[in-house]
Amino acid sequence: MKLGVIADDFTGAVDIAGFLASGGMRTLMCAKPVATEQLPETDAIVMSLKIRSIPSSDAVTESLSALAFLQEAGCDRFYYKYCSTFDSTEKGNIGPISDALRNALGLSSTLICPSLPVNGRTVYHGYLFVGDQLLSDSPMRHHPLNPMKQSKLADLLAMQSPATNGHVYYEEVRQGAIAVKNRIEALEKNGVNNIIVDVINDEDLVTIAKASQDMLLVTGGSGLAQGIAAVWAESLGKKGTAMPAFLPRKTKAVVIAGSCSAMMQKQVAYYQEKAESLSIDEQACVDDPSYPETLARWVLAHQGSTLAPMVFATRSPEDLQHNRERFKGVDLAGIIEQVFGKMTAILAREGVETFIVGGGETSGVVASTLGVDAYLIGEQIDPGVSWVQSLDRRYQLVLKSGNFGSVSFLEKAQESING
Ligand SMILES: Nc1ncnc2c1ncn2[C@@H]1O[C@H](COP(=O)(O)OP(=O)(O)O)[C@@H](O)[C@H]1O
Ligand SMILES: O=C(O)[C@@H](O)C(=O)COP(=O)(O)O
Repeated sequence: MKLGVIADDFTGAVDIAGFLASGGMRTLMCAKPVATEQLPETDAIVMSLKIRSIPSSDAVTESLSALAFLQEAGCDRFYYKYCSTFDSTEKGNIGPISDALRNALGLSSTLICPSLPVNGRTVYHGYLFVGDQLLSDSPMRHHPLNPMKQSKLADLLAMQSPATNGHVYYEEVRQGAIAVKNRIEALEKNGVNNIIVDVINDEDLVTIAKASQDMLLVTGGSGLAQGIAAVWAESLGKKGTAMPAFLPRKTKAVVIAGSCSAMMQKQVAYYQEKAESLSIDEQACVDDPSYPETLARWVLAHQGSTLAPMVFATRSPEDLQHNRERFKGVDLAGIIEQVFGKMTAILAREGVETFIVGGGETSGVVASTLGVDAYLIGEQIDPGVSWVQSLDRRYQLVLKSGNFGSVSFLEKAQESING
């Protein structure tokens, strides 16, 4: 098997690539189609797209191009990776992309498996939980781009697409892979398009991975990749040991926090006590074309300490609400992303080669600005976040989902650089 993953954002791509690499699979992450003869030998290729929050017709087109590239690169099994908190709006994009990939591969069914138990995302009776809260009661209800106001996966999918939904409930999952496989086959026979699986712990992931081995397309968060890597290693009689492709080195560096998630707020507060930090000025983002340059100059002037300086836009839900009123009719989120993109371009020109970024969209902007085609996967810092390095070895990045990582993550990420 050679697994081809279509990830709907950069942090999600790093997340799944890290789990595959940790399970011993040689994994490459591509941001663009790369000439296949230039690709090193791999067991998995992860395409990192930025299609989570764009119009669904564009997202579908990009997913299908990614699928074509992965097929050309020799992949023979496919995985559509979206967020473990199912980030999407009523108008898209998880349903339409799943449907389009299924149709392109001539399949009637696929698996829907957002669970990532190691980070507290579980599904029980088709409802998605974050820790001990339903998704819709969790801080995800305040997300600036994809506020999640419902927790039942079938209802979320039904808003997005006409595809039919069915379930494999926990009562079957706990009976093991054969019971799950039988249930999947029964649902397929009944014409169910989306087979939503309950998963509450890592063992369940292996059960689901075993039961779905014959499915050409699966979809989900990165948890299922843990199961797939374990089943892959077992089938080859391997141990499934992580082999980081590189170790990060000391270079000029920056931390960019563009996420407003609950965990990112804690990480920013912790890091502010440890390193130089600068909170962005939203008004300047909107009005001042030279603001990215101002931010970049500040970053360059604060090199030299053990820990990289941090520029952050991270705000509490109350501050975000205040911003919505203050900047009514203005796409502030998009403008802030552009400011970070322009700042990144200046920093790269000035020799900054280490970028530690918090936030999926923000990571997408930084990575696209750097224009790297493909990445090697380094050590996993915390579950779901690994170091990545451009194939030409110039840039090294941490692209962190806002919600992931421990409170001291931003400091911890730099431990392997600082010894
Ligand atoms: N102070 C702010 N006011 C308004 N929007 C903001 C602010 N800070 C960040 N944002 C926007 O919030 C979004 C956060 O999304 P993202 O980077 O994907 O983080 P996450 O990983 O938490 O989803 C980005 O579009 C970012 O520009
Ligand atoms: O599956 C996950 O939770 C992550 O891989 C992910 O996609 C997070 O997205 P952002 O929070 O937007 O970074």
